[in-house]
Amino acid sequence: MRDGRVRAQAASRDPAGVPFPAPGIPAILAAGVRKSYPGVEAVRGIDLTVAQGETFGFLGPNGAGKTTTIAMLCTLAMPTAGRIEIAGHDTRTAPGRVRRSLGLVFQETTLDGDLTAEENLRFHADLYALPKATLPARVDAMLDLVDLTARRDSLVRTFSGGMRRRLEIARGLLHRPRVLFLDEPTIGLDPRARAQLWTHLTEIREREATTLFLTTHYLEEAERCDRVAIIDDGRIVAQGTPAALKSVLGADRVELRTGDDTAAAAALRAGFGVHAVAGPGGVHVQAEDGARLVPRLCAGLDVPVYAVTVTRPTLDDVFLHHTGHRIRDVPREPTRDHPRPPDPGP
Ligand SMILES: Nc1ncnc2c1ncn2[C@@H]1O[C@H](COP(=O)(O)OP(=O)(O)OP(=O)(O)O)[C@@H](O)[C@H]1O
Repeated sequence: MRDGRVRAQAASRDPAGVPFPAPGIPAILAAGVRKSYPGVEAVRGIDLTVAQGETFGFLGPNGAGKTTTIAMLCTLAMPTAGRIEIAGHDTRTAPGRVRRSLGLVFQETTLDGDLTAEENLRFHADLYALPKATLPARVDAMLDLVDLTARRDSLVRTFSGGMRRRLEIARGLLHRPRVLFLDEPTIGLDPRARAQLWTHLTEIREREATTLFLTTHYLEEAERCDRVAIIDDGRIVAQGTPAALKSVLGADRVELRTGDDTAAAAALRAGFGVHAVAGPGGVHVQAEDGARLVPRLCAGLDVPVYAVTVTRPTLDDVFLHHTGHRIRDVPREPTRDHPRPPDPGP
């Protein structure tokens, strides 16, 4: 579903343009959205409201249902059940307007390596029938936005991974979409290229006022979003600002390695009334003031304690709290490395 043919299919044939949604209309609305494939319930009833101008992160492990959700939001897959509106347009009844309202950046590149950066943008402009008079200025602005002006005449096959991803973003924004969907935008990039891409995304928020909806399994990227939905096994298990999501866990995370983690977790729950879970890395406890609690916890346990660490909560802790496992504990989906069968429809 990520090849050039589908991209072309995603391009709207409605050249008249779509007016900006009125203030208060959500950029993205999803209600009770489900998607089943034969033998797999990929998305099991998702409700989302993303406001105009927000940067919204969809955080989950491999195989959680992120790409399937994005595909439905972008009209590339039909939900089995539920309703989706993008910038006020229903994906079932007004798919052309929806496509006109959004831009897409896929995990795998869909750029043409034998065209220059500028030619790739112009090709996209043709697909969207953008007005010729204003196109040169728009192309200049987009190349400038992603810092590729100096390489506009270079063939894309000579670009690094980071440069390609930046050009994909410029192309996704060319037709002034109200929502830019980015599926794992930094996957495969080195830390420097990832940091650079985020600088550009921050600038896009300011200069283009575009709503950004991105999937990620990188916790530090989810931290940069205004709000985050955490998805696991096709369900949203929590959503809110990163700070609000973490605040429900208390201020600190205490990790203990003990002689019997399961018994220790049970004893801590019973004896201290704390949220204690035994996992592969030891016993995890959420506590308001971890440093003060540690001596009491250790004194209250009958099993030997070998190591204790106290850290501030992360979104991974939020994930653990809601799912019982960490994002990195989930094995990578084998299907990710192989092309999927085409979407069989609802
Ligand atoms: N076209 C399809 N046919 C059959 N099963 C599918 C199809 N697309 C997705 N799935 C299954 O649906 C589930 C969710 O997959 P999805 O790609 O949405 O997860 P994801 O969170 O995006 O994972 P990743 O981070 O690896 O991209 C997986 O079990 C996957 O194998």
